[in-house]
Amino acid sequence: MAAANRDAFWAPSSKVNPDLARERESATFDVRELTHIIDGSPDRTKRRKELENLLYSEPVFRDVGRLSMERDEIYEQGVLKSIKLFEWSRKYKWDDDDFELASRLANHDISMSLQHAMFIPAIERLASDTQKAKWLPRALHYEMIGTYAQTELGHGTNLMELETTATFDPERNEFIMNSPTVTSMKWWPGALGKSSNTAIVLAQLIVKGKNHGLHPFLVPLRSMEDHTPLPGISVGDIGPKMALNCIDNGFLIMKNVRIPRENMFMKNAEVTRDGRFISRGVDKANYATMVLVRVKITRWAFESLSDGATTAVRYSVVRRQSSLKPGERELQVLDYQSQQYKVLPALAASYAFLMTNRSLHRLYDSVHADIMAGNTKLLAELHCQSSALKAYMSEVVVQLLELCRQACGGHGYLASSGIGLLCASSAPLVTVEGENSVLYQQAARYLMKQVAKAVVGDPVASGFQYLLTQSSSDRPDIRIQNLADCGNLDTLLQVYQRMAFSVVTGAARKLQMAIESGVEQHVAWNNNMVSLIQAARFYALHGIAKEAGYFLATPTLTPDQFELVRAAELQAMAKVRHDAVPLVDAFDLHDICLHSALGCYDGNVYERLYALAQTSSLNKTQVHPAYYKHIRGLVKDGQKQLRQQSKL
Ligand SMILES: CCCCC/C=C\C/C=C\C/C=C\C=C\C(=O)SCCNC(=O)CCNC(=O)[C@H](O)C(C)(C)COP(=O)(O)OP(=O)(O)OC[C@H]1O[C@@H](n2cnc3c(N)ncnc32)[C@H](O)[C@@H]1OP(=O)(O)O
Ligand SMILES: Cc1cc2nc3c(=O)[nH]c(=O)nc-3n(C[C@H](O)[C@H](O)[C@H](O)COP(=O)(O)OP(=O)(O)OC[C@H]3O[C@@H](n4cnc5c(N)ncnc54)[C@H](O)[C@@H]3O)c2cc1C
Repeated sequence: MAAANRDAFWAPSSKVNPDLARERESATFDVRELTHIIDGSPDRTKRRKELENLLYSEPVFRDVGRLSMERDEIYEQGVLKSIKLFEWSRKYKWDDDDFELASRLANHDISMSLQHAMFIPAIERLASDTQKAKWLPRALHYEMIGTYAQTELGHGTNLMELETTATFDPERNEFIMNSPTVTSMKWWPGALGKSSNTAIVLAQLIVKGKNHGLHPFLVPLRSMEDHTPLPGISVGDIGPKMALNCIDNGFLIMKNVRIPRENMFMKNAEVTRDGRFISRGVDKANYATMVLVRVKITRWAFESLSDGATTAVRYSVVRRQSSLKPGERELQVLDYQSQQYKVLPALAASYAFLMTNRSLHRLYDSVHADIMAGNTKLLAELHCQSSALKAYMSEVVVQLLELCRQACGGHGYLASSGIGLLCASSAPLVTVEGENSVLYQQAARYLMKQVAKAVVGDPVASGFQYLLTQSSSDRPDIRIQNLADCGNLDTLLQVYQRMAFSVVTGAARKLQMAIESGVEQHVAWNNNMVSLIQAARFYALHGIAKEAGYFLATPTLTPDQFELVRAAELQAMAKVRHDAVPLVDAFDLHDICLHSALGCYDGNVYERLYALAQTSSLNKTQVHPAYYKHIRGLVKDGQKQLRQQSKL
């Protein structure tokens, strides 16, 4: 599509779909006020608009042509977007919030996303003051383009078994980096394949033949002159993925690559000139970057889900299909209760996840400040909360986005709906930064320790007081006698706390019984893994309805109470349905950011679907070359055979 058409494509139309317009006229609240709450403040809304104007004045950020690009073009466009953001960040001295907001407005569709998502944060968290003084300016001025290379072809979850080695050579005061086996090559790190010239490599530290465990090292990968791989370095792209193809996730093989001793990150440990290993702080402090990204992922979960909810809700009020009564006008599909059940949980969860991310980020900021000051007291609780919430929110996002896609019928399967790409881009959130089942277990491990404390009356962590307040009575005793009770948030909180108490203590009991029966701890853990993972998982009415078993199989709700909750859930959906459009409008997503013919603000869905169809590369010619190469012969043969048959 020519640049001019591209500009026309996203320009908001004065003609708004009448159904959509009517929904907006009947809003029961001030949409702009809610937008300010979602942005954080009126000033943050203003700031977002400024950044939207800045980004969307650049053709590369309006990329309608994206739908039919080859991978190399997609990668190069992602590089160009990265460079634009980096240049603006340096020129306008953006802080982390501005950079993160700009990345979001670019749909994180930037090849070198790891520079600010992990590389710079890792230097800030894992480097000594001397190293920060040396490396941070080079990273912030983008001389060093970096990645975080931890995962290997053979290991992602089990960090203890990573095979890359860093062997100290006291003769030359250097570390020798090696990938000793095929499974030890670094595999997956973002921007590693073609973009990065430097990597933070996690490797087993070997000093005088002794393995001191996993430590981070700064490893130059490519020449700062001509970007060719340095001696001993073999690096490249691991191939196309389901989505996120602007990112050159790569492989790295190191053969006797020598780096100065000073390139070992030394905030938490060091090797002295004479080869002594010194450990400082908690040994898990080197995992700090992963905790940060898990918190970021809860923000990405909100962003993806609010995108999906906006597209599905707007399309569901524009789309009319079938009638409840013959002869009546076709219904807006959002008036079908089944459609509400598909789409409104994504809307509700979007708001819940926004608030949850904010709360988790506050905890992170507070604990991170403590850790930087040497106080690691709340690190374990932060690890538990960030693991459980990253796992739960990414899992729910993937499920609800798929439901949003299904709710858009056939058009939801078109790339121009934007929702398929959203599903595919969000899919890895259940894997990256710690696969969900593994992170749930990390949370369960911490939960079991809290139960052990509660049982003997010792104080438990602030987020787990319900382990002390809930009784272990085996009969439901929560007051839910009518629909109004189901709308009482304190009552719902009590329902969840009672269920959580039962499931968590139940898992602990099963684990304890298994161990007391003589089964070894790790076998007992594996045999009870599903219960332990469930103990680490749970949002209001819909959450209860969806997880009925846990609320009915524990002394939480009676069947009658559960039916009340179900009725209250459907009543709540009908209520939310009235304001569904204003509630998604409040996310205030620019059409370019939403990138969807189905979710565009003016609701001119059909015109936009048709306009985008014109950009299909197959439509460059009326008759595709494949006709002349293959189809014509087939037709001519068919005609010849028919003529011959008619003569018989
Ligand atoms: C649509 C929007 C999309 C936009 C997105 C754009 C791109 C998205 C794509 C990618 C995202 C970007 C980058 C991705 C990067 C990565 O994926 S980096 C690699 C991430 N890898 C992992 O997370 C590895 C997971 N594995 C682990 O963390 C550990 O191996 C595991 C925790 C599973 C086990 O730890 P380990 O030490 O081996 O054993 P233990 O379980 O015994 O733990 C020992 C104790 O240490 C405590 N602990 C573990 N981890 C932490 C931590 N991070 N912080 C604090 N404490 C930790 C653990 O609780 C144990 O303590 P106790 O002994 O119980 O007291
Ligand atoms: C888009 C994307 C970007 C990435 N970016 C980076 C990056 O920048 N840097 C980086 O270092 N890595 C990166 N990764 C790698 C990512 O961190 C790993 O994929 C992740 O840690 C999981 O490890 P794995 O793929 O080796 O799966 P494995 O650890 O082999 O696990 C495979 C499966 O086995 C099961 N499983 C494994 N262990 C357990 C257990 N203890 N209990 C129960 N079940 C278990 C789970 O079902 C899991 O899905 C990226 C991955 C993706 C997809």
